[in-house]
Amino acid sequence: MEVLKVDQAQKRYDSFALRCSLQVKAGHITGLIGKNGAGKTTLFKSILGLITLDGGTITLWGKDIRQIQANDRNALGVVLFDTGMSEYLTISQIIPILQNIYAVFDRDFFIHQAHHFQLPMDKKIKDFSTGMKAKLKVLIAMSHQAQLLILDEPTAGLDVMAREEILDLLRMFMENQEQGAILMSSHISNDLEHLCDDIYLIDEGQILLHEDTDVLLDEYAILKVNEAQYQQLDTSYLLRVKKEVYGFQCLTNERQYYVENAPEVVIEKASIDKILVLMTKGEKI
Ligand SMILES: Nc1ncnc2c1ncn2[C@@H]1O[C@H](COP(=O)(O)OP(=O)(O)OP(=O)(O)O)[C@@H](O)[C@H]1O
Repeated sequence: MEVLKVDQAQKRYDSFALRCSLQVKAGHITGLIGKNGAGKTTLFKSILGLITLDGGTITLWGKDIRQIQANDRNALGVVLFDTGMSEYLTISQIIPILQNIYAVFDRDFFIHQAHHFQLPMDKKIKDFSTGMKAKLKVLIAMSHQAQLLILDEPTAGLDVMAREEILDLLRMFMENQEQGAILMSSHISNDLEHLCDDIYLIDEGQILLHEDTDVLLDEYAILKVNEAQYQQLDTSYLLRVKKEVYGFQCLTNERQYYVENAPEVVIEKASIDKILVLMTKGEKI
């Protein structure tokens, strides 16, 4: 079942245009990856109704977001740039506020996890480290039995340990919510690779690619060929080609075809970062 459907969403700023479609299914973690300014936050804000679209539709649980009621919003857990709370408050002080905002705020879970993550209860949030703030944001998003988490860069600025802890929290969310789903963006493709079921690549406001993560990691590959090899190569299954000093880097989504048919060519596994670089910098054949 589709939890979220973005259909031809359009938003235009002076020098930027978002035009994209995307879907998130129940039980899935969907990743959105793109370089700075690609349009990730604009897309997230559109989904949350924080900016008005110029065209297209966005539905949550089959309902147009323009018709979404307050109780539907309870089913959303959101991480954007800030906690949404005054940073002059402490965790102890925000608990009653969260209980007021959310119909089903799970106070015990929240306090238990705050202790687990060693978040200070009586220190002002403004004095938290980046990692503490990031954990608090994710914890708030997860503490009111949301069915869909929308997380813009939940691991930005975190060290490896803190990142792993956040990813573990997200895995726990998915285990506990059978119909739950997550849409998250990240600069760190490693995080997405290990967590997401499927990944969208976005560039200049457009979706360049959408694949299951397993397919990206197993079936995509990079062929490194010199000029002469390139002339002989069957280019039918190449998605992008990029000129290099030695010849060409070619991105394919049919690794096995080239393993079998071009045994003389160097074929490397494609990391998600490399796929992104080639999809954005390479040329279509
Ligand atoms: N309110 C606005 N007015 C004008 N331009 C805007 C506005 N908000 C965003 N933009 C532009 O839209 C483009 C996409 O920005 P967006 O924040 O969505 O990118 P992003 O992928 O989230 O980037 P980052 O990874 O750096 O956060 C940028 O060129 C940005 O300058």
